[in-house]
Amino acid sequence: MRLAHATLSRKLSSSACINQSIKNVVVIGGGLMGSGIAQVAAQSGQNVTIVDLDRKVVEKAQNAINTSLQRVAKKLFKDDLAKADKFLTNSMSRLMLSTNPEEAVGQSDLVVEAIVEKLRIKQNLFKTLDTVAPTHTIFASNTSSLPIGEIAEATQRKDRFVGLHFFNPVPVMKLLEVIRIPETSDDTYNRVMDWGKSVGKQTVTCKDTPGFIVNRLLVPYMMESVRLLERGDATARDIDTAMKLGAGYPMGPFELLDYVGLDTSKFIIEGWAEKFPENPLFKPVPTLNRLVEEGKLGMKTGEGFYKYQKK
Ligand SMILES: CCCCCCCCCCCCC[C@H](O)CC(=O)SCCNC(=O)CCNC(=O)[C@H](O)C(C)(C)COP(=O)(O)OP(=O)(O)OC[C@H]1O[C@@H](n2cnc3c(N)ncnc32)[C@H](O)[C@@H]1OP(=O)(O)O
Ligand SMILES: NC(=O)c1ccc[n+]([C@@H]2O[C@H](COP(=O)([O-])OP(=O)(O)OC[C@H]3O[C@@H](n4cnc5c(N)ncnc54)[C@H](O)[C@@H]3O)[C@@H](O)[C@H]2O)c1
Repeated sequence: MRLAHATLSRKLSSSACINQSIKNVVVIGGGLMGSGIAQVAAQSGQNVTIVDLDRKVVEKAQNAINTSLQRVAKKLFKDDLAKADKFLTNSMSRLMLSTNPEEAVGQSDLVVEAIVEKLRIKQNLFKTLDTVAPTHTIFASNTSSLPIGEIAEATQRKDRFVGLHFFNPVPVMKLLEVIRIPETSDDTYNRVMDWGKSVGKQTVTCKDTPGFIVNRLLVPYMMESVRLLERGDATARDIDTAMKLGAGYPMGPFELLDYVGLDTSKFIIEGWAEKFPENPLFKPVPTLNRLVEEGKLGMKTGEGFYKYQKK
């Protein structure tokens, strides 16, 4: 056990040294994903500014990061409370909060966008940031489903644009998909690959193809799950139990949908339905639409397919 912790801490400190070219990171969007991305960068020794629309949201993100860092610190420094405390304090001290994206990107080396899954909104954000961010700054989107090339269209820096697709919960999930568009320069690609390692992730590379790797395979599975439910063939609970115990998944599809957020899931499906109207996979999902209309967005609102205790 002691050895495992020593190895983990060594990995963390050596990974923090890999990437010297990216020291100042700005994460736009302080929701589920933005807070996780900001956390892994801060705990890896980088200066991070987290930006959202209002002060309450960034403060909520800061609290979520603090709670999550405590879990990480406990695991890394189980036998050494002083080191755990230092890790927490140092990581939190690297985190800044902002509600002004244009000001925040002024000193950035990397901007990672993790805002709502809507093409126009992402394009508008990047269009504005492109005029104020330093020339060397790399722009990245954490989109689950939108074409990186179409988001990058809003900027004059396609050579410094990539997709960086993290997985939820970011502090736990080991994978980072790096999406290259044809214009992405080798230098940009190499720097973000190094950066991904510096924040402790295993990187895989994918072209700018719908769903990249994971969601190309995951979304049809999720869609089939909801069709099974809507046909009345099985309950959500039994489908979840079946996939956990029969396929070894850590969460069933409905637990995962609640975890991801039903609003985000709806945006993903609507975006693809618009782009691929002939594909029956993306036909409207009445159950999903009803839950979102009722404000039941999953764990984050306390109810989705299941009910949760509010934190
Ligand atoms: C109606 C619908 C129509 C269909 C629509 C389809 C829509 C599209 C859907 C696709 C969406 C794609 C979204 C995105 O683009 C891609 C994704 O991110 S997909 C999601 C990927 N994630 C998963 O699959 C998560 C699977 N779940 C798990 O791995 C685990 O359940 C869990 C979340 C890690 C929790 O594990 P548990 O064992 O249940 O809980 P514990 O609390 O004991 O945690 C275990 C372990 O992890 C540590 N930990 C957990 N959370 C955090 C955290 N936030 N920060 C830090 N650490 C954390 C915890 O401390 C434990 O550590 P240990 O004690 O074991 O050392
Ligand atoms: N939820 C997941 O499991 C998951 C996994 C991987 C990728 N993603 C992607 O990450 C992105 C964010 O998803 P999320 O789940 O964190 O969403 P979320 O709803 O939890 O958070 C989005 C945040 O963005 C903020 N925001 C919206 N517009 C903004 C703007 N113009 N400027 C600044 N902040 C703004 C919102 O206030 C909100 O706090 C989406 O593109 C999503 O597809 C989500």
